[in-house]
Amino acid sequence: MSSAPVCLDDFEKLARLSLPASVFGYYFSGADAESTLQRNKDAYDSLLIRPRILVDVEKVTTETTILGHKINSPVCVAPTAFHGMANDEAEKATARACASLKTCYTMATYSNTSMEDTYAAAKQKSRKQDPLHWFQLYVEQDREATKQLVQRCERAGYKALVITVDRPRLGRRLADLRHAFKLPKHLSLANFIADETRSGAGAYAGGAIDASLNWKDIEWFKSITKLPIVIKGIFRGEDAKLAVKHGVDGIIVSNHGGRQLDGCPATLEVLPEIVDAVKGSKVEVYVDGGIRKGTDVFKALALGARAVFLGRPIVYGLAYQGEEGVRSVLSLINYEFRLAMALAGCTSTDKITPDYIIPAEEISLARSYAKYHSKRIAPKL
Ligand SMILES: Cc1cc2nc3c(=O)[nH]c(=O)nc-3n(C[C@H](O)[C@H](O)[C@H](O)COP(=O)(O)O)c2cc1C
Ligand SMILES: CC(C)CC(=O)C(=O)O
Repeated sequence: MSSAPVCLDDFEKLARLSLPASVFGYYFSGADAESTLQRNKDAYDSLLIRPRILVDVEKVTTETTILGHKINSPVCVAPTAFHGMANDEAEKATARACASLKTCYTMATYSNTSMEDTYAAAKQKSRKQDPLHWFQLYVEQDREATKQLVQRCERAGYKALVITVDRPRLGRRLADLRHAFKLPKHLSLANFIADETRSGAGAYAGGAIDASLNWKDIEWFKSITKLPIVIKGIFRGEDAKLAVKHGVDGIIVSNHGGRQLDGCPATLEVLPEIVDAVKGSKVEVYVDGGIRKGTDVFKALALGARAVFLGRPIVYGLAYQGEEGVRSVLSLINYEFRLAMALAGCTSTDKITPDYIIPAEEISLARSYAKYHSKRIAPKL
């Protein structure tokens, strides 16, 4: 590819060309046959937008809030591990890009720059204003170590704790098995003091992660931190109701980008069920997985998501041009989203309602034709 990227998929193509096969394989792959990875993306194409016309769209704003914090766009950054494999500045570069565009950056537990250094880098970028950082937590068997991590991120200025619940064990990513993937030696897990389980290979295999994590632990987290709690990986209405009952503040509807349980629905397909289950509560619902276009963002918001999170496109942008590359990815999808809003006749995110979309199967040519045809030739009785 010789020209500059003009859509998010272009960043993926560039990353495939520039990164070592094992690194690209780690970033790109999903679990097993990667059917859920593909389904996440395809789901967006099976939903169509019904635009309103002759709406004054001279001024369109993409601004919104999440957990009370203002962001310039509902497109936020999902936690992804090991940014150091894409760029030497690693998570610091990603966080700076988010700070400069005033959106939310979610730091992964297994990052290559520490939560304190990353926050400081972003703060400097945003001219000393507090950047909006959330911290993604993998809960470890050693609860004392987990508690210390939570307290550190609270002290460092992080505004929410995102507890990932869809990874009691690691999904089988075939590319990683083929490449015997592990974190390159020169990189460390900067939120920890190195030991066996938290070496690059150990963290990836999940040596320290606690598979016994359950709802009782959510109560424990609420007792050790004042930070709002967001659960990442909720997939069914019943579990969303339990989340409300346990007093969580937000839910990220996620299947880990198709990297864990292959063969489950796309996140967009289950989003309405979750939105419905939390109706009447203050819990905010977000979604990730397969979002690659401005129209995808529009569709997710129309189905009730307050914001969306991007995973892979961010690391591809980082591999392309570091901080600038992440900014390019976010700016491009924000531009597309604003354009989609204008073309659909929506001037602000709260105006994007379910009424704007329709499943493609409900509007097939066969159905439209049958409707029209039956009216035209139906005999008058
Ligand atoms: C390379 C990579 C690393 C990831 N690391 C983490 C992680 O450390 N913690 C976590 O909760 N989710 C992790 N995820 C999942 C993302 O947070 C997110 O759910 C997913 O990437 C969204 O799908 P998308 O990549 O299609 O945008 C990772 C995803 C990828 C692709
Ligand atoms: C270090 C990994 C376990 C991070 C992760 O969640 C992933 O690769 O999907």
